[in-house]
Amino acid sequence: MTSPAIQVRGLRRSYGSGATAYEAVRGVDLDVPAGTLTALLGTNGAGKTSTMEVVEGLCSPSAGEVRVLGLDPVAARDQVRRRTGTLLQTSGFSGDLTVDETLRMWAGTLTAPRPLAEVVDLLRLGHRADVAVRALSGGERRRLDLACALMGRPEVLLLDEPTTGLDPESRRDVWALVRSLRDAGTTVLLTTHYLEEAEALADRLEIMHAGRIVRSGTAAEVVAGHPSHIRLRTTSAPAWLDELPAGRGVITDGGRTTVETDALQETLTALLVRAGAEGLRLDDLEARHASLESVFLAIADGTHPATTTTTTPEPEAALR
Ligand SMILES: Nc1ncnc2c1ncn2[C@@H]1O[C@H](COP(=O)(O)OP(=O)(O)OP(=O)(O)O)[C@@H](O)[C@H]1O
Repeated sequence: MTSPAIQVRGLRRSYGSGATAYEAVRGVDLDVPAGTLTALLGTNGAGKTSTMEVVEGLCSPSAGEVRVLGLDPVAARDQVRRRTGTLLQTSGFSGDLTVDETLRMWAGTLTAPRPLAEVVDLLRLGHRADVAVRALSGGERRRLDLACALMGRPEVLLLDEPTTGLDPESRRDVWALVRSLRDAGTTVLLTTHYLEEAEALADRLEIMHAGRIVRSGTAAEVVAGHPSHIRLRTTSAPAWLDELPAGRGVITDGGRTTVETDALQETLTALLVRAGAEGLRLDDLEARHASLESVFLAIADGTHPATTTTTTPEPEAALR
């Protein structure tokens, strides 16, 4: 079996030292197999960028190990950089240069850049070629950043929030582009705040919370086992709600009652029949299957079981 293109073991990263030290990454293990796309999701401040920066080779971990294409991205930075395309959360291109000048300058730093016309076409930047970077819209600037990340035909693409600031049409264009690169064999690790982006693109999701990966797997695996919800407004929740088939529990909060269930249709059917028999009015009835969004929200508000584990997992076997 070939090694994953990206491997992270027991990664820790702290900022500051002494009493004010803050550990932003607290023991992350991550494998991205070659030719697949992994999306790193998480709440604000979860540690996604802090993790990405170590994988990008921009800084060393406080503890743990990272390998990109089998190499240490800090110690072997020159070799790794040649084979990797990186999109930072914010780019540092000069606002005075035009799009064309920026792309030419960037191409000059690469050993085998794609033809400029190809990159301009891929990111639909042709009509802005002579415009200064400072005059670009946020979305156009993001497309320029992406153009540079792709220019060296990288084997590994590291994209920190690639579609932030893009309108829906541009976002879908970028999705199609990233998908085609992955289909052609590029390994992609990206961070995103858009759950639909992660679902649309990723072979595998890694959800971070408070410096740890708390859920991993395909979108279906991440959602599996999470309860569906039936919500209703009642002045007082009847006791029989607790006895509905496949029900997991009833939560009452400020006049809203939520029934958690493992089998939405069965529970909902039984609830409607019983409510009819009891003459109970069901105002604002709402039924929702478990979704990536409901899992994510449960992680964000700390009610997901994975977020209540406070122990730090032992790192898996160290990398060879
Ligand atoms: N240079 C720094 N010095 C001190 N703390 C930092 C520094 N950079 C990040 N942090 C802290 O580390 C934590 C993780 O930040 P990080 O940017 O990695 O999170 P993130 O998951 O990428 O967040 P977001 O989704 O908001 O971009 C945050 O609490 C942040 O305030």
